Amino acid sequence: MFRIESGHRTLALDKTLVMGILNVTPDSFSDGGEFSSFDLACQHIDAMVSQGAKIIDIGGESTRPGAAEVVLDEELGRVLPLVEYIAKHHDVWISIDTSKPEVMERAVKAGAHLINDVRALQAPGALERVALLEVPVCLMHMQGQPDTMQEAPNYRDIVADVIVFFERRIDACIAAGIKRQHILLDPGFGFGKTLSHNYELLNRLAEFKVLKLPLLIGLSRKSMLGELLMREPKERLAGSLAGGLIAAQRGANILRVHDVVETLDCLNVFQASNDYRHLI
Ligand SMILES: Nc1nc2[nH]c(SCCc3ccc(S(N)(=O)=O)cc3)nc2c(=O)[nH]1
Repeated sequence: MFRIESGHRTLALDKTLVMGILNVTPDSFSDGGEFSSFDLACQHIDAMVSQGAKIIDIGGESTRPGAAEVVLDEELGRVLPLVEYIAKHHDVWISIDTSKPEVMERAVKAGAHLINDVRALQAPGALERVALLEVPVCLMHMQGQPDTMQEAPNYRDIVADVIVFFERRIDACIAAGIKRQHILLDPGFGFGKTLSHNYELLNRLAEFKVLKLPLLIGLSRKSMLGELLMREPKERLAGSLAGGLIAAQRGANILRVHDVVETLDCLNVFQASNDYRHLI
């Protein structure tokens, strides 16, 4: 059973937890930027917390395929007000979805507890900055960069290749002074993977247990569901729940999702099938 610490907080990962997504990017791939206004974003945060999300992931840079970079001040302006809002009004973990060391630091100083980096601390200065911040960090695998990652994804054996990537990033983290117990891993569904690669990762997810670190999974509403089911992002709830349940059964400790209450209902049924002896 894993537990992650951040400051005086502890997150017990004895069951799969839900991380609610708040994309504050104008082109958010799934909600079409409807949360571009601060008030709407705050209402969405309130709803996800009341529905049972234990972590809220705040992202100010779109990293969907083809996305362009966003400048530092723009990203800070998008995320800091929301980190402050959650820190002030809610007692949940705040995750900052960024690759920029400056955004990591400012977000942690504003109350964020977890760094979620789709580039696995490969940006200049990121390793050193996170070592100084002493908060947990999720290292996600991406092949290439968002603007080109879907052009020609290729692997010898995708699970073995991603494990090698993780081992190298873990070594780099430890060499920089980051504690191993502050590291979470994520294979990065949709980040430089074909449809087949994504489903092979899901099928073989349990193989990542060899690294003995918590696993964060984000497949909610992604194209691996849309291409298979021929559904638009807002029509991918059933697919997202199916994928999330499979990931939970195969070892996911945290699910990064858009649809919080539905995912929790799904996980609670799964939990009850494990813990039926405690039921009346
Ligand atoms: N740890 C972690 N953080 C994440 N942040 C994001 S943002 C989503 C970017 C995106 C959107 C859509 C597609 S697609 N073409 O597969 O539908 C790919 C990437 N995702 C993840 C994820 O998974 N883990």
